[in-house]
Amino acid sequence: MTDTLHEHADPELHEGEKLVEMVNVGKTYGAIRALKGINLTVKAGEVTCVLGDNGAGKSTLIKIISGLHPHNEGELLVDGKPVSFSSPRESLAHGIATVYQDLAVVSLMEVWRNFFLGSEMTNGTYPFAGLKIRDMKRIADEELRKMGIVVKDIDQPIGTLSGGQRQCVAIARAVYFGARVLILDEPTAALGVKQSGVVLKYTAAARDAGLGVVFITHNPHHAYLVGDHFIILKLGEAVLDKKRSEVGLDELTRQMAGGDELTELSHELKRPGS
Ligand SMILES: Nc1ncnc2c1ncn2[C@@H]1O[C@H](COP(=O)(O)OP(=O)(O)OP(=O)(O)O)[C@@H](O)[C@H]1O
Repeated sequence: MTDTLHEHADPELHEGEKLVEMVNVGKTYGAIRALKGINLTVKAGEVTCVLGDNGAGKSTLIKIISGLHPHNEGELLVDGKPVSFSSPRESLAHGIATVYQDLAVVSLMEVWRNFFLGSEMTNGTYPFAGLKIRDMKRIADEELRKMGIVVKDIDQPIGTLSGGQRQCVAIARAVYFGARVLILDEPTAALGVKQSGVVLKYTAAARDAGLGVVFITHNPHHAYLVGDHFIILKLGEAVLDKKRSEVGLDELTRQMAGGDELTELSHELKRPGS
């Protein structure tokens, strides 16, 4: 375990427990309003999907939860207590791990080294500390297998894995290091159908392990495969906020495609005589 995780958080996860809440959260960058009146709840054992087009405010929302940019309106609560993070380290200390689309991995380093990057296991004390290489290899291998991720060789450079596999290693790593909330930033955006399927499987595995997952995407089909709750952002505001039981894939797709605006556009573009 890293010494930074769980400093503030109760390590026990209880299904349905509210881990992170945004209450009427807003964010402005100078005169630019990026988010307004956002309400979002991340529960243990659930996937909350945040959908939206370019510029909708998805990255801003991630940055607030992951401690990169503080919000300037409303409240952010972790385990029911108001917080305002001033660094990603603080967010991590509350058990919130963010997996970015452009993963911070060292391509030429082995899979196991990347798994433990920044949290290496050592024995002895400085300046005589040594790396527990054998233990780290074994644990990385075990943890990846536990999530059903098969890499041919734990010693192979992580750069030789596919984009989907690298995302999965990052998810397994966050789960191993005790994340309670996992934020996935468009994890399937750059992937083909098969690799997206692999990532969606591990997203579900993290949910089944009891974590609260925030899945950011612009793909309603991917969202609907794993989501329990859906929020669509548009120009910084939530235009849809529904539980799975309240919304079907059709409505989600229609709303993402532009909803009523698209119907209006289709009328405008109608060819004469058709
Ligand atoms: N650092 C910043 N300074 C000024 N404006 C910003 C900043 N970051 C984002 N914005 C603005 O806030 C709005 C929301 O942007 P954001 O990046 O959160 O959207 P997004 O949904 O993540 O879009 P994309 O999918 O293109 O990344 C946009 O109008 C954007 O121009």
